[in-house]
Parts: sequence; structure tokens; C-alpha cells
Amino acid sequence: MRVKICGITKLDQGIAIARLGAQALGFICVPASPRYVSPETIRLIVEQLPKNVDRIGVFANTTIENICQVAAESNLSGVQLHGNETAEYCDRLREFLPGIEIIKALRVKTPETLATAAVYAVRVDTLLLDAYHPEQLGGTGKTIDWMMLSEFRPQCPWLLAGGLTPDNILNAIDSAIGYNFSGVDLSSGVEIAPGDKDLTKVAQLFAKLSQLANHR
Ligand SMILES: O=C(O)c1ccccc1N[C@@H]1O[C@H](COP(=O)(O)O)[C@@H](O)[C@H]1O
Repeated sequence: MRVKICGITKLDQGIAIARLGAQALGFICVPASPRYVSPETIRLIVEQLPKNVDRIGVFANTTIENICQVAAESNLSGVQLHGNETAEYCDRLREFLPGIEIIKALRVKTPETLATAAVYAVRVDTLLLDAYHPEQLGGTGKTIDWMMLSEFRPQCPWLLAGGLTPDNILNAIDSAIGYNFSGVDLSSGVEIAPGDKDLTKVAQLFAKLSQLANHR
């Protein structure tokens, strides 16, 4: 199972979280977020990570030019689109960044949001389901109603996000497991404060995940 820990801002925490077992680290490139990190800082962290750890930049409602510039400056292996990006936008981004993983986040308000996955699933590499919040784009600590996931069968791999913690992770995975489910993404559920990760909670998370037969 793929485990992505998002909202990394500090070098020592990034290295420690990769050592604990995260396959992907996320860096918030949305300037309004309290977890924002500059391309220079991302690059400093990324240079110290093992090569097999995915380096994902999180963007929302920005220009393709900005994403391309930050991806190059930060040496990202993937980009996560967390705003209202259209399917056509994803197509254009793919043309500009052919070798980069594109993750489209859907902020799930109602079951109808899940129906929009079909249009993205044939264009991006990975989908990510996060909870909807009226004022915030992400990192809200709110969970999706996992009951909605029983019918979710997208045509590409997908990650579950939104308010996941070491305490609820096994129940969340139990609800999500099914067609093309590929892993989980956590941010505020393993933090002391926005952008400051709690390594004890991250270790607790991996201890919980080790109870799953297919974790590695
Ligand atoms: O974390 C942020 O500040 C953020 C800002 C803008 C877009 C996305 C953001 N975070 C993403 O939100 C999800 C879920 O976070 P949480 O576990 O509920 O705290 C995660 O994918 C973050 O990458």
C-alpha cells in the first residue's frame, strides 16, 4: 500500500518520515496555506531523500507555467491538483510535464462528486479523495463519509485522504479497500501544528499499517 505524508516543511522530518516507511512525501505549493514551502526549501529536502521516495508538489487553481517552474526548481516527481482544475487543464499539463505523475484531488461533498472521477481517471495517473470544506482547500482534518466509497470504482489508482489519523486509519482502509484503491494520504492527522509533523504519530501510523497483510 502506498503511504503519502503531506505538508512536509522541514528537512529532518522529511528524512525521518521516509525512513519510517512513507513512499511519497507531499509539499504544499499553495501560498495561502500555513504549510506552504518555497521551491528552494523543497529542493533542499528532496536532495536528501532516497531516490525511491516520490516527491509530490500540491497546487490549487494556479497556472500551468507556475507548476512547470516549481516542478523544475524543486525536482518534483509528481504534482497534485487540489483545486477546481478541469479535465482539459489536466490534458494540457500532461503535455507540458510528460514524465511527471499527475494526481487529481476531488474534494468530496456529495456522492455526485465521485461521479466526476470518470472524466479525470482516463487523463491522470492517480486520483485522490479528500473531504470538502467550504472555506479551505485541504489539510482540514475533515473525513469523507466513507460509506460513500463502497461503489467507487475509478479506472485508475486512487488514494484516500481527509482527516486520516493513526486512530482511524484501519477503519478508513477497511471502507476504501476495493477496485484500484492504492493507498492513503495523511497530513494534519500526524501533526503537532500545521507543517510541523509529529514523528511519534507517524510511527504509530506505520505500526497500525503493519497489521495489514498487504502493507508492503
Ligand atoms: O495542507 C494544506 O494546507 C493544503 C492546502 C491546499 C491544498 C491541499 C492541502 N492539503 C491536502 O489536504 C489533504 C488532506 O489533509 P488532512 O489529512 O485532512 O489534513 C492532503 O492530501 C493534503 O495534501
